[in-house]
Amino acid sequence: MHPRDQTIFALSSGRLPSAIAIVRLSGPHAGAALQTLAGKIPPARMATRVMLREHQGEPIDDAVVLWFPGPASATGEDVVELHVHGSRAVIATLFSVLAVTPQLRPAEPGEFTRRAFENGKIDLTEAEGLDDLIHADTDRQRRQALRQLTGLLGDRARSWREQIIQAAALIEAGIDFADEGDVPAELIAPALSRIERLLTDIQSVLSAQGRAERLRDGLTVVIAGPPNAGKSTLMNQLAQREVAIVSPHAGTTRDLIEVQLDLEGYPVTVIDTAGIRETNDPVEQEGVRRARDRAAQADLVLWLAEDDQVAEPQEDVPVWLVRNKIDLPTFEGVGTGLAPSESPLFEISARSGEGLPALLKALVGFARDYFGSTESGLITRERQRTLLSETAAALRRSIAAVNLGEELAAEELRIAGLALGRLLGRVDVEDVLDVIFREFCVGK
Ligand SMILES: Nc1nc2c(ncn2[C@@H]2O[C@H](COP(=O)(O)OP(=O)(O)OP(=O)(O)O)[C@@H](O)[C@H]2O)c(=O)[nH]1
Ligand SMILES: [K+]
Ligand SMILES: [Mg+2]
Repeated sequence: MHPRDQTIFALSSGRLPSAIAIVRLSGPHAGAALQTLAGKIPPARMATRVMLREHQGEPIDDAVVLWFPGPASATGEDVVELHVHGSRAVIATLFSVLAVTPQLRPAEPGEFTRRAFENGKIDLTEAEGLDDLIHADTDRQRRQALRQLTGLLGDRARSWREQIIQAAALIEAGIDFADEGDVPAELIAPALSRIERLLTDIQSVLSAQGRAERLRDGLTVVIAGPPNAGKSTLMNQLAQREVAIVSPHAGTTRDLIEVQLDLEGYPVTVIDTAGIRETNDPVEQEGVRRARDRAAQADLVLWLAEDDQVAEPQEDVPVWLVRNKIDLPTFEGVGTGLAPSESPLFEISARSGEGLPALLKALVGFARDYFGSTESGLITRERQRTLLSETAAALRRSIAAVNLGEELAAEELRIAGLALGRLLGRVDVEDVLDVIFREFCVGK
């Protein structure tokens, strides 16, 4: 039996227990399963209250159910939604009944979305947008994912593909037309200008892409510095909870500790590290190694120091010197002048919070520069970027080939069209599909 002939079910809402849980079914036997559970098929797309029952008639739960006959459903198949009380016992009973219902089986991760894609309900860029939307932590990420989900990239790619086909048609018409001698310039010129316009368009989308991809992945800020500088104290302040152990004992933090922050909509990962110093303790040595390693990969290092300590320079990573413990009477202050003149300098008390607003404001500014204006960013994934780059390269080759031979130019256009087809998931992408849909959660 083809996997699509099976009817799948999964919990599509969040962690139990919860007030309400939604179990979704999709496939040719969804209706029969609903009939068995509810004793009837309610009117399509109308929330209907029913008592769900086991096969022997024992009640399972007082539920609200929805019946979406295909193809006008999210997956394009017959879909049932069961809104039940979100207790583990209700779900366990319901699942045990569904599991023994013929032709039904639990869904694989992403299988609902995969079916929607395979039934032509969404293209691949929209599926990726859906995945991003589910995993969006901040408002900006949500807006970006939504743009992708509503098919902005897909729409552009479809229109590019049409223009490529038109240009190819012009060139091919020329080839047929002029079987002896050259293709008339009247046919080549409009095709060429079409391709050039297209290339400019794709290149501008490509150059705006880095930012959108970054927004998806977030910005990494590493707090580093000597032991006892107050790194973990600052970490807890930024996280606004006690994520890291603070103690007067130098060498407290050994592992990397991460928190995700939403800085005015920008996703920022802050990482607390072990204090950097020479030590004979092998565990602490490993901590110091990890700290240095992580700092080298960061987008920004906050070098926390006491008083006149200087920052360890980083290759390719900006470092801000942050002098902590300004509340101590022994604090000397700015006068020591040991910060490298070009790098920003902050003075804070991680304990009292003094100076933190200025540091936070600077971090938001850094994030804003880093992410840039992402409103124009259409590309959010490596896969999309690679395929668009391939399209652009083929277009460039086809422009270059026009004078060498029209067949060559037409062949390059075909390659460009194929790359766009892959972007939309309409061409030989089985292997890609497995990778993409595996990342989804069960029930999606
Ligand atoms: N007075 C004062 N004490 C602070 C401040 N920040 C941290 N401390 C104290 O300094 C000590 C070390 O703080 P931690 O946050 O553990 O320092 P750390 O840099 O994480 O230390 P390691 O993990 O051991 O490298 C603790 O006793 C803190 O209470 C501050 O702004 N003012
Ligand atoms: K400490
Ligand atoms: Mg610490």
